[in-house]
Amino acid sequence: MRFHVETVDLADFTSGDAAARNKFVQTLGDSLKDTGFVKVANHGVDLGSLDRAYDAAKRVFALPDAVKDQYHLPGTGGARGFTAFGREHAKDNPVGDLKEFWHVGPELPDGHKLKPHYGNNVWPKEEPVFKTAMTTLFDGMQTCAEILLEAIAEYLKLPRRSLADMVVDGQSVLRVIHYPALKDRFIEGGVRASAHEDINLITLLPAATDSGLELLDREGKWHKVDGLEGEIVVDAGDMLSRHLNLKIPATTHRVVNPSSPDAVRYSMPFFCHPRPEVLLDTPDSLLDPGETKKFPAITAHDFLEQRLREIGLK
Ligand SMILES: O=C(O)CCC(=O)C(=O)O
Ligand SMILES: [Fe+2]
Repeated sequence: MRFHVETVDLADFTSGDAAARNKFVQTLGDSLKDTGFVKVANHGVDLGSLDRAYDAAKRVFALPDAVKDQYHLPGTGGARGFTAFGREHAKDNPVGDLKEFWHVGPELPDGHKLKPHYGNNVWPKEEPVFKTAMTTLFDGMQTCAEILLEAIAEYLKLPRRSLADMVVDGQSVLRVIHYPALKDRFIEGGVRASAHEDINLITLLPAATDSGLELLDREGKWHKVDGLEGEIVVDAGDMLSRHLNLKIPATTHRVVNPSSPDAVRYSMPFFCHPRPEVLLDTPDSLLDPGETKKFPAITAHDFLEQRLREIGLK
């Protein structure tokens, strides 16, 4: 079976002629349908802002554990701030992943009705540039994600903004991850990120600082999918798959342990989420004759709560 994650150029969609645009939409949609993944070049996310975010992340994770632990908010599902090494595990693996991470959410204006629901971001006072770097990157990723959702809607012949509108002021999360050197921290039987599917609609993964990302094909074979410098790897999560009656798969992926005990890795997936009240409910126009909905409608909030319990964050 052919298994290939395609690369598309977002400029073809945003400023190309009709032929380039159509080819973009078709290639993006087919790649997502076949593999659950696609790579995006010219995505519009400023690479300087990505570099600054990685620099800030490295400095924050280098802080002593006792300092970082002050930025952990117990009982919030790790939605904001710091989550310690080994805490999160995949749904089907009780051993914690070999990673620590910091979650950044949207910076909503005071008085926004969703602000009390989302809670405030947590920023390390030891590294004030972290806030600027992460909020800038968050905004760039959000813009890119909305454009990609418009393209996916076009592929599926849905109204142009029908998917993108779900994520305006959504509960998206920028996950800043540090995978320490195995020689420094290790849990017997642990892997950097054990096999899982993402919960959200789509995930945008700018190039990580090292290789390791792999995805599973339908025959059970693992493939490397590291994005090249400057590209963003995009994958479909469970919410998108469910909303689309499984027409696009939420493909299982993982981050494997490096062969060198000294190798350190940083990555920054952006999990693009709907607002909590948005209903995941397959549009009737997507159903083929005789096809029925495989899932009852559920709010993004209820779906997320279910999944956070399964991965040990709640
Ligand atoms: O670190 C990576 O490259 C991917 C991490 C990932 O899949 C996740 O956090 O959901
Ligand atoms: Fe993931």
